[in-house]
Amino acid sequence: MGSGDDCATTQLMKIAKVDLRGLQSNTMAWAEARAAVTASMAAHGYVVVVHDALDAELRHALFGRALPELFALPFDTKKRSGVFTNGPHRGYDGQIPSEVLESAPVLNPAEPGNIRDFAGHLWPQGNPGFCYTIMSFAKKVLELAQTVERMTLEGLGVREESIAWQLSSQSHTVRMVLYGTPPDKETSISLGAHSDDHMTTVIAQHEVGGLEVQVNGGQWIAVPPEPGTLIFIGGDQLMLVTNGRVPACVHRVRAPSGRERFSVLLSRRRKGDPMLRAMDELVDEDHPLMYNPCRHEEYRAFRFSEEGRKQREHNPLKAFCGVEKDGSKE
Ligand SMILES: O=C(O)CCC(=O)C(=O)O
Ligand SMILES: [Fe+2]
Repeated sequence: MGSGDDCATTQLMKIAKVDLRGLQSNTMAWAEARAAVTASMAAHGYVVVVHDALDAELRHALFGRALPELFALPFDTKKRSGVFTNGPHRGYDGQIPSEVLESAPVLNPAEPGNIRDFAGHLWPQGNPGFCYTIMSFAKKVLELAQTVERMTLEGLGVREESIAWQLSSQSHTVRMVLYGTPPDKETSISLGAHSDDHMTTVIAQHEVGGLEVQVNGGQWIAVPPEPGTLIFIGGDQLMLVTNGRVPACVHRVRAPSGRERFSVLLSRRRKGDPMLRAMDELVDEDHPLMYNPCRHEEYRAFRFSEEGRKQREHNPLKAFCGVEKDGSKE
């Protein structure tokens, strides 16, 4: 948990939203929405969008059926769902004494077969309803994530060729999360301040809020769990490839209501472990290189090291591969 968590208060300021419903590309409405998306991403690293990816029926299937069904399974069964083995927080996490959350990731569920394999570990007889719900969520939200990322990059002036490559070179993960009551009643923090280490994340909340984003280097804003809205967040990979033009959004979960809370996240990251580097067109005299090229897995190892954990909310990417580290030029 970040050290600043205890004293930082949350503003009940209304969060700006960009309506992306029914937009056609190459229209005035698209250009206006793109400008609003880019402005929010460049200023804060997040944008809240109004979108129908998660309609009432899918929302109910997801939060009313799929997640309760998954988390009600015995611990040993859930443990079998693991898809990744390399490194922390890459399979089912639960019953970790220092954490109030349980979470289960599925790798690339929008692609055929993956969600069925995941469900097969949990329900030997299969669970078509669960699979259909997660796959529908993944497909719809993936499309939305690609649209928002495209808008951001277009708005920054990235060439079509680079955008197309950037969008097609990522894998996705859907992570289902259940939060219990925050351990510390005073701070009500369930997940401390951090940036995500991947490219982007879309977060869907349901009924019980808790997500907060940091703006202007310190002020916290609550993101309400409003149906019809989703938040899109830039992570460390996006900050690196955009040469710092999109800051990684620092966020946390604070749940003063103490109620159990579900969220579902779709995150995207570069496939495999190639060298990540800033896009050519985003480095120039006015925007000198901010981050040296780096491999994600090396960076991730740093993030989970003792040194990296200390930097969790203070730009760990800069500490790892910043051209200019705090207080020194290298
Ligand atoms: O549950 C949420 O609203 C956010 C979770 C989050 O930030 C994360 O798991 O990285
Ligand atoms: Fe996060």
